[in-house]
Amino acid sequence: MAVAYKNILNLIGEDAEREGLLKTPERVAKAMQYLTQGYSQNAVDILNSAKFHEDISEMVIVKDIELYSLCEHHMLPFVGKAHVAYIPNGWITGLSKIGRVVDVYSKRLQVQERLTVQILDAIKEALNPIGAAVVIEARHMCMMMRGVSKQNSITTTSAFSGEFHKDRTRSEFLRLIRSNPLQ
Ligand SMILES: Nc1nc2c(ncn2[C@@H]2O[C@H](COP(=O)(O)OP(=O)(O)OP(=O)(O)O)[C@@H](O)[C@H]2O)c(=O)[nH]1
Ligand SMILES: [Zn+2]
Repeated sequence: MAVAYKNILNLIGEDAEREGLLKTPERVAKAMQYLTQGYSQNAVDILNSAKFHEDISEMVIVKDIELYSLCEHHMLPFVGKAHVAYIPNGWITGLSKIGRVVDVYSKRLQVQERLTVQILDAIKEALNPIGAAVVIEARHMCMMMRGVSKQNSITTTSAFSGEFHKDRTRSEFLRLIRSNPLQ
């Protein structure tokens, strides 16, 4: 990858041999490897690694999970928050694992819609919940730094399963992700 980035430096008109850029191809390669490490990680395994039996069937929400991903069209970042909920059906997972699952799928080339559904599907597969819900709100650098140049637009995507198809459950989830309980 570093060789390819050295070529790219030359192709954009830079001098890849100048002092400040000597280590850049390797740095960028490392950064890109980190930003795409999700390809070698398995979200369902992560959820299963801290899965506990509990007879609880009330909604669990982990909200405001920060998210950094790369859009697959321009390989530019999109940045925002994920809100994830599920209603257990005999099994709960470690709370941190929800954030890890968001990272597994964020650290790939993505479209926001697919990212949203992949998070939902992993939770469905690992926990077989009564319902699950994912909302992602993000700003896309490809719409800000270039192209249409819209600085303030926010894209919201959602995916719901099971009980969250019911108005009442979905409304409760949406109300709770809008609230600021610790303020
Ligand atoms: N649906 C979806 N579209 C995305 C996402 N990220 C970027 N895009 C869009 O992907 C589209 C690619 O469109 P193209 O017309 O092939 O590319 P382009 O000529 O660079 O388009 P512009 O961005 O409009 O200049 C653009 O409309 C982007 O805004 C995403 O997560 N979901
Ligand atoms: Zn893009």
